[in-house]
Amino acid sequence: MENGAAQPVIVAIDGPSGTGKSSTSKAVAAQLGLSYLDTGAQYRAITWWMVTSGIDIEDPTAIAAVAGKPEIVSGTDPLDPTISVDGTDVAAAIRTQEVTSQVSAVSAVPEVRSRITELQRSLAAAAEQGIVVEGRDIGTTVLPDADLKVFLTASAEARAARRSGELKGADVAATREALIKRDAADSSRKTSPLAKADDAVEVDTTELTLAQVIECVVTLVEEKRAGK
Ligand SMILES: Nc1ncnc2c1ncn2[C@@H]1O[C@H](COP(=O)(O)OP(=O)(O)O)[C@@H](O)[C@H]1O
Ligand SMILES: Nc1ccn([C@H]2C[C@H](O)[C@@H](COP(=O)(O)OP(=O)(O)O)O2)c(=O)n1
Repeated sequence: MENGAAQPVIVAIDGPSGTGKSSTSKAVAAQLGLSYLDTGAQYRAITWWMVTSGIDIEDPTAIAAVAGKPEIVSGTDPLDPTISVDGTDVAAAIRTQEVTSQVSAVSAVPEVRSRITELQRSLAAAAEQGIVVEGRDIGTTVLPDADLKVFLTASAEARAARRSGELKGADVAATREALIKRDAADSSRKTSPLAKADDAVEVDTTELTLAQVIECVVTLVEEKRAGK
């Protein structure tokens, strides 16, 4: 990257559930005038479509056969990110327990991943000022040439406490178990698993406040832009 020039900067933020990817990515993008893409919402959206269309989620062949059918549109304004399926706003519908419990199975199907990855790359290419893209495989697979790659981590306890706080005080132990199960599925799948890119900066957020994580990533982006 040229020194100081405000080139379109591509930032990849990966990590397991509850590490602060979405909150950090939105805030960094908003602060730096970048676009924002929640790739988890895209996988949740196609899962919602599969479930509501009556596709057998236990049957990867059935999922693969219709992976190209739903039209999934993501809005990339960090202050108002949106997600729709065939024109229907699904921002709330994709956050249900039913979708959360099935998204890993749908996300493991190669035809689903290749279709969604294509969407992600075209959105990143279209972001004139640059973009913060958050997910599981952005730095390793989707945008391997990203200017900055960050991999967020946190203890299972911290992540479960944060997630259950979000889920209006859901049982922390049950939340922790569900997170660990989903992390294992996302990390062990054959096609573009959850993994830290070799050139990613790892940030353990367990003992950090959200503000501290945001400040850390903003500094990393600014250092990249300054050519450090
Ligand atoms: N470092 C942190 N300290 C405390 N709470 C956090 C921190 N990072 C995120 N949170 C909170 O935890 C919850 C999950 O954060 P989120 O950004 O959705 O994580 P992810 O996208 O990695 O699943 C949100 O309520 C968020 O405000
Ligand atoms: N780039 C991505 C993003 C999400 N996924 C899958 C795996 C995740 O369990 C689900 C949901 O992701 P999401 O980021 O919404 O989940 P969390 O908010 O981290 O709990 O989607 C993926 O396979 N690849």
